[in-house]
Amino acid sequence: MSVTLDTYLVTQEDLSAGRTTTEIVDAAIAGGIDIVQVREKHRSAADQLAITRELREPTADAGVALVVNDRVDVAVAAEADGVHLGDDDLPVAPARDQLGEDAIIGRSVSTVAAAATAEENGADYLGVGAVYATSSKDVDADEQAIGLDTLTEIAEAVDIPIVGIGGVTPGRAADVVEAGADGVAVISAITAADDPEDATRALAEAVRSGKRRRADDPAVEGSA
Ligand SMILES: Cc1ncc(COP(=O)(O)OP(=O)(O)O)c(N)n1
Ligand SMILES: Cc1nc(C(=O)O)sc1CCOP(=O)(O)O
Ligand SMILES: [Mg+2]
Repeated sequence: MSVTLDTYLVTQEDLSAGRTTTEIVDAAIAGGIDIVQVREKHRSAADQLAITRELREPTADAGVALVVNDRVDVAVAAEADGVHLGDDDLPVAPARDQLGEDAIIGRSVSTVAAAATAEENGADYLGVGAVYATSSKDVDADEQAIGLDTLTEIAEAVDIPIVGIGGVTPGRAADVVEAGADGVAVISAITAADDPEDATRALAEAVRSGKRRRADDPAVEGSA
């Protein structure tokens, strides 16, 4: 399954300054978001299902992919386009068995070895991070931001697309893409923004700028 990953919104309603996830997603759609992941970890399965169902029609109408964090069962019930899985979630292969060949399955990684394994296991794309430090996700004390050099190593090690996640802002997105990411995934840069629509546009412009910079880089094979 091929999917556009330039700008990727991961939802988290408690960072949205009182706005609902649906309001944030509507604004992101207006700003040109490519893919949305429902990640409401502190909500019940029933609530996650209700939110995902509410987003099904507006995302489909806009041609925006809709995936669910962690929960294959919620993705199936809401007829979402796929799931995003990490170390604590169902492995990719059994998720694929349940969701089918056309589903989008993303996998979180932070090392080259894990990226190669996820690709072998059939992931469609990788979420690579945390690129920069972030307060949006609780991480173990020994988990550090991986930085741009590790992101580049991962991008060079796999053939599937990767998105950089963790502390990404419009001001940093071009660097992340120039380093090898196909797109950027964010929570707070859109969700906590005063104007989530404008923030999405700014992110998309930064991704385009990063792609132009990479294409112009003589160190990159096949570029100018
Ligand atoms: C696009 C993207 N990349 C990485 C993650 C992190 O997933 P995971 O490691 O499973 O952690 P949780 O998000 O489940 O807390 C992601 N969600 N999305
Ligand atoms: C959900 C998530 N996963 C990460 C990882 O490193 O796998 S970092 C992260 C949080 C991203 O939020 P923000 O854009 O606000 O930094
Ligand atoms: Mg997870």
